[in-house]
Amino acid sequence: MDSSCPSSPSLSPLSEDEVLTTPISSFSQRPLRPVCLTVAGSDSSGGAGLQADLKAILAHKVYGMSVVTCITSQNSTGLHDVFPIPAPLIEQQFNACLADVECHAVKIGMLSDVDSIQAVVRALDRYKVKNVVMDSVIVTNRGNVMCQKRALRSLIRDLIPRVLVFGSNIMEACLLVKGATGRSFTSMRSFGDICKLLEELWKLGPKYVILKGHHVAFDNRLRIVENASQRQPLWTIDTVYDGSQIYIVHKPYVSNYNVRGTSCSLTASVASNLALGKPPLIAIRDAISMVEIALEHIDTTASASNKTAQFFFSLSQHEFKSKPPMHLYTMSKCDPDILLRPALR
Ligand SMILES: Cc1ncc(COP(=O)(O)O)c(N)n1
Repeated sequence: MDSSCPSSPSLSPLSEDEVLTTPISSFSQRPLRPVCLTVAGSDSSGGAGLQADLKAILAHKVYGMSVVTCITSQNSTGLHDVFPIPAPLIEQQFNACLADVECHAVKIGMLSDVDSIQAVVRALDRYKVKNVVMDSVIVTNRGNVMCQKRALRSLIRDLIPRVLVFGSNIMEACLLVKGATGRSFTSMRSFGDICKLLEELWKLGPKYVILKGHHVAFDNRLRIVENASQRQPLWTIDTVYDGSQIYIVHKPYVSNYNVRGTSCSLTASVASNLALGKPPLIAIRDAISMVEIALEHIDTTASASNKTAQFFFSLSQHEFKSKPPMHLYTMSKCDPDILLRPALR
């Protein structure tokens, strides 16, 4: 038997046709930017979690890195199991990414227990991370509880105050505000009540908060409609607050809202836009617009609810004709029943 090493294949020089117009060496010498890190749970089916985040990040032409915080088994039929990653391994992943590569924004998603939250807090402080965007993954659109009850206190006290942009759905916002202040928002009737919730959420510490309103229907006078029938025009409203001004995006209400991965894609898009150097409000407006385009492209009643992530996947594959971003309207705090002038055209 011939025990000598197999000879290495001979590397013939590239032919004239094969030579790239831009030499690879010139790519590798450029600093890697922009870069965005997602700190999130794994959804192996690719519709939510870090797999959805990385699709959105790539669709913005931003380089994505990831810290896995837990492994979930889920798909379009439901969430089946969750396995948290040990805290030291979460920190080591942070070290592996941030000690090596300059990172321009971090998106935080699912953190299921106190140990993972504390590991993330330590890493954010160690690396003095600035553009932190957080999606409060506490209860998903479909009602799955993703975060242990006793971890809420740690989220409120230690993590949320370190965040620049914080995104939440109305149910999660109520839980957080109740956990922080004891105040419950059980009987919300009007848009004014939503604004109060938004302001309470902002007081938890982020510079910007986004309250996603998919599940709440408003009539033309911005009253909450409990039994939404499609006989009257109904709206859903996403609300943004920066501590002085409330901004809103309104769009027609869709019943049977059954899409997952929208909040993951939204916050990963905000983080990507920040990594690209956009100011926070523009980053938020453009991300909301992008997710709306995704929702327009899909059948929201379909049971295969991975379609937000699928849209961002196709965005990274094809050039889409860009649409103008949606308007963020400013809203007078003293008169929340009247929509005012469009802002940020
Ligand atoms: C691992 C993981 N992270 C986050 C979500 C939230 O998904 P949604 O955007 O539907 O609220 C999820 N379902 N799974």
